Amino acid sequence: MDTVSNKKKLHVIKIGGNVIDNSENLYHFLKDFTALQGYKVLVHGGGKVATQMAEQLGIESKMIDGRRITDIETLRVVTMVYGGLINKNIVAQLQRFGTNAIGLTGADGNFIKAVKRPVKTIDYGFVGDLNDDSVDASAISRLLAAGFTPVFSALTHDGDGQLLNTNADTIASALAVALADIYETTLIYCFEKKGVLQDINDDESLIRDINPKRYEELKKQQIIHSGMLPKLDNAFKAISCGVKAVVIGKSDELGSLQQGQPFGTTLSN
Ligand SMILES: Nc1ncnc2c1ncn2[C@@H]1O[C@H](COP(=O)(O)OP(=O)(O)O)[C@@H](O)[C@H]1O
Ligand SMILES: CC(=O)N[C@@H](CCC(=O)OP(=O)(O)O)C(=O)O
Repeated sequence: MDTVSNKKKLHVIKIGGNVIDNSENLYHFLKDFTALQGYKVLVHGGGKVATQMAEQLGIESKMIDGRRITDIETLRVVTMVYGGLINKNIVAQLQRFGTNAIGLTGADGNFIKAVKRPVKTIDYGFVGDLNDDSVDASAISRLLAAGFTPVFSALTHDGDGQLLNTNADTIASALAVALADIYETTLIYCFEKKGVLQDINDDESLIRDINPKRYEELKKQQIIHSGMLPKLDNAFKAISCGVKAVVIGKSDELGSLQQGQPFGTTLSN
């Protein structure tokens, strides 16, 4: 028998760099985000904009397995781009739509503490990894209760004065897991495609549901690759750690969710 949860509903929603880079798509997404009822937390990436900005400053961008090698110069760029340019633009736009957004890095309020990735074969530089104690969920819940909508950028800190660059998908998953103790939490990854596709070039080939067994098959067939792999790894981890549902879908279709219509790819155990 299903037990009825007394917890309040919360959506943790992440938007990626391709949406942020397109002002029209971002506008529609933020409008739909505002229309979504209940408690909300937004997490944004912006890797694409950071790469463009670094190039303009003559700094080469190096990525390994989807993670940015973050030397001190690159850390300065991502701090400006994620913590400043993108975060404050999103907050200002959300205010226009009536969402009382508050823009944050993990250092603000000590909400997300990370550990600098240890050097093994690769030195990622100032990249932060999260652990089970990284997120202060009760502090975030106080912000939500006070009527604010937190907007997190892809920056964390080590508690010792050092900002760290942390993948935004990972931040969204860690926030959802930590907040699932307090809220009935749904994690939504929004990007530029309709969801996980059978054929990456055919937007109509949407796969509606994926469980771990199907995920293994799709990986073997190389139907799922590149940036989608860490996204789904984070997503399945979130489900196994108490998050009620994880959905991956197109940013400009988020409104479907509010209208109770099908949206994107749903992951299940
Ligand atoms: N089967 C698939 N369906 C959809 N996208 C896929 C698939 N396999 C790989 N991808 C890739 O994953 C990317 C999304 O991951 P990522 O670049 O990390 O997104 P984000 O914009 O959220 O940062 C897509 O742009 C696409 O190129
Ligand atoms: C360590 C690391 O790789 N951090 C990411 C953070 C931004 C991000 O995740 O942006 P998207 O969601 O747009 O890809 C980066 O700098 O690219």
